[in-house]
Amino acid sequence: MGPDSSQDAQTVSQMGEFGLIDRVISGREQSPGTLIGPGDDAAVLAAPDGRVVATTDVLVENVHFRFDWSTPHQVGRKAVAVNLSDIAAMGAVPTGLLVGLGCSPDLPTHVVDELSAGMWEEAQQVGIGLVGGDMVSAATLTISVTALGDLQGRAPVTRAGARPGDVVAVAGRLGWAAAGLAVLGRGFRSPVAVVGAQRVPEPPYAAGPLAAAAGATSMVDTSDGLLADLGHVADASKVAIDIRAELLEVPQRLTEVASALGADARHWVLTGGEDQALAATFPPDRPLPEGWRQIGEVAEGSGVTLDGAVYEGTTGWEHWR
Ligand SMILES: Nc1ncnc2c1ncn2[C@@H]1O[C@H](COP(=O)(O)OP(=O)(O)OP(=O)(O)O)[C@@H](O)[C@H]1O
Ligand SMILES: Cc1ncc(C[n+]2csc(CCOP(=O)(O)O)c2C)c(N)n1
Ligand SMILES: [Mg+2]
Ligand SMILES: [Mg+2]
Ligand SMILES: [Mg+2]
Repeated sequence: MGPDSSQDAQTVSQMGEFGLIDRVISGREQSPGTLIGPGDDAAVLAAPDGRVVATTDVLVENVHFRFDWSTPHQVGRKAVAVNLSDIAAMGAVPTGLLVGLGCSPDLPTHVVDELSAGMWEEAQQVGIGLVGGDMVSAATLTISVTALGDLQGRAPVTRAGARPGDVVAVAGRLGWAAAGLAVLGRGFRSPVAVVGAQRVPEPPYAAGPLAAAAGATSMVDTSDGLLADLGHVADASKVAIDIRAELLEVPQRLTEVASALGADARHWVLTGGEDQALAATFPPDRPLPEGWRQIGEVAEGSGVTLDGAVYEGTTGWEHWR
């Protein structure tokens, strides 16, 4: 199902590529540190640190979002949020965004306006803007966002630095977006707390640089699911990660939604993606930075376990599975 076309009959093909580009770039403030752009062949950004952090995530209609579940504005916010969370997961702060948009010729231009407004709104949560992008014709609405970031003089926090004895901790919500997905998938539109989490994540942006400054040894954002994403840390670091069930909070709200749907709230917390919580490892015996809570420990070995046991079932989202 396409987005609502009732409020604006004008389509992207009627407006044309360059009209559409003018419309999304004009009247916007430049991202701080922008020397040129958008509007030239490429943007030029100052790189205060001398290094640039860069990441891309693509969102496709009916794979990552549906317009009968979310408004274009919410989709725009989410497309930016999932990219900003990868910048945070390196311990960096974002500096600019590039957005590739593929849309069908009959897409109403107001949908592009609202997507763009959502992207700008989320970007402005972290004080940046869009520095460029591209517009193409495509059979399926596709949004490709590239985020750039700055390490502010710190070392990047990779997936590969966890050491046996480290504490495993998380910042941000877990399981809420998965609960929202289950609710929407069954045709409901409430409770809004979980549906809202599926529509627009609230990544703990500041927690990434804070963790880096506090000496985090590894970090990842949980886009696919906590267990799946910690699996990448365990693999890259060549360690074992054990989650302690007693440390893992299962919010009452999720338990209520799960019982109404005949689902398992803890499964959402452990394996539901799209909340973009950050998971990191820290050296033991020192306080965790603000916003972080311990959920487990790093040990010698491999893989991710829950109270020492391998988790039965899928550990997170995987495309084509
Ligand atoms: N087509 C590709 N070419 C080169 N590198 C890629 C390609 N696709 C993914 N990667 C790289 O592989 C790594 C893992 O990608 P992945 O998309 O799983 O990470 P992520 O963006 O953190 O997770 P998610 O997509 O679930 O948000 C990243 O470093 C990513 O840049
Ligand atoms: C319509 C619709 N169907 C299913 C889902 C669930 N979903 C899609 S992608 C993804 C993981 C992250 O993706 P990626 O690895 O591409 O970043 C999840 C949990 C959704 N959001 N919307
Ligand atoms: Mg990705
Ligand atoms: Mg990502
Ligand atoms: Mg990531």
